[in-house]
Amino acid sequence: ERLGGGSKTRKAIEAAIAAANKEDPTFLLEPPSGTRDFEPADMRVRSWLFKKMKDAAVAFSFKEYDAPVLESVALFERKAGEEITQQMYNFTDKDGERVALRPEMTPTLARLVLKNTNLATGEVRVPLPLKWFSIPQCWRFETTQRGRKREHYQWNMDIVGEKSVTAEVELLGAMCYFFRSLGLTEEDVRIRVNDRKLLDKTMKDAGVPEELFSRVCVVVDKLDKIGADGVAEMLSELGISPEPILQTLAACREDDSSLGEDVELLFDLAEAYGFREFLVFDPSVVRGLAYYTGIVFEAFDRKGELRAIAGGGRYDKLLELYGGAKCRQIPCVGFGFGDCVILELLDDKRLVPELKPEVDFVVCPFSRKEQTAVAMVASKLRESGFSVDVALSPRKARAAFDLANRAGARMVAFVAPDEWSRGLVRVKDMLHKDSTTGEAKQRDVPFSDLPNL
Ligand SMILES: OCc1cccc(Br)n1
Repeated sequence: ERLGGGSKTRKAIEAAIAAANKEDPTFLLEPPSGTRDFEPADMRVRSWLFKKMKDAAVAFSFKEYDAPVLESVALFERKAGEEITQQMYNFTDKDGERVALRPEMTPTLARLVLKNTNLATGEVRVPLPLKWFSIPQCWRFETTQRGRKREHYQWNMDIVGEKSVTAEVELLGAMCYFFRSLGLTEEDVRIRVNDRKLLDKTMKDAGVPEELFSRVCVVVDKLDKIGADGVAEMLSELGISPEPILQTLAACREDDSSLGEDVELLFDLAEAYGFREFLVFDPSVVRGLAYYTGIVFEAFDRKGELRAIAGGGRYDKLLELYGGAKCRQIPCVGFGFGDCVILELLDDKRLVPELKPEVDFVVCPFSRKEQTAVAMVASKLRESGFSVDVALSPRKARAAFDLANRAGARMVAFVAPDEWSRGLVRVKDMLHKDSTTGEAKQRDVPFSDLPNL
């Protein structure tokens, strides 16, 4: 009663209490449906992937930012019927505030920029353009029968304050730099590029009211899932004649001349940057977020077996939407890149490296009497910048070697009574064998020389 919650919550709590009372060992071992635990082996893969993302961001001079996972629901409420806003993980907190676990990061970025903007004049108080990145955990309340996740970590890269396609080129360049850093080439992944302004023109010519443009794009983004008939039906429900729009989507232009000047310039700059081979023009790409206003793009696996790897585009009107008419001159472009699909692709291509635990030293006492000495040795080594795993109980050689192997240690430092009485520590090299004996190389090192190992 105290915790509230629906019948499912109540049943889960009753089951948990019953299990706890029965001392049943199966007490809620798994995390909530659609979420993941990251034990150290999983965390090594995640940290490896995030480091590649951060290295790409830093190579393109993007600065890292973050914000609370909890945001006001109002920040995400839009009227275009997007899936992402219909699946919000939201609740009313004990202050009666309507809050949500963020489903995306872009509105938070907009909020941070507007915090630094004079809303009366639209003047941003920090130098533009901003090149910011973050790797936030984002949430959605998906129905579990779809077996899809409810959380993922989404690398966000955004440029605020540049209206030309040089901004899109930097973002796509960073994404391709990231792909290459993982060992992926244009044989593995491609990025479909389009310009929503091409579709906007079709809609305008077809007499579609401008206030419906975003809704049309959200519908058109479902083309792969519901097919042309499904899109036609949904457009008709909006009172829009589907033909002109479906024709624009189907038009596959061969020559570059009809791509529109922004896409043409983008492709030219990408050529100069050396990543043109990753790009392909696709007039059917619109992306499912209502706030895109210009170039949009999505990365996909060339075999076409996976969901979109990443997606993004220009959203020149979002800051005006939140900050008022004076903020109409703050152009933005960015992308979101989830951690799940890329890991599926890397796994399929055997490109996830074997990541074992690593430590410089295991320091091991011969007996309880040497524990004080072990503490001194460990501190000496750590002060010198080494990572040290202290054996918490005495071990003989074989057991100490096993511990060192499990810990991924480069070296083992034994503290034994005879050697220690002469100020010496026996150090064995775990990675290099003695060429004559085949045994681990070992030497007795004076305590004072430890920092020079
Ligand atoms: O890509 C849409 C999305 C948003 C939040 C969480 C997850 Br999983 N997926």
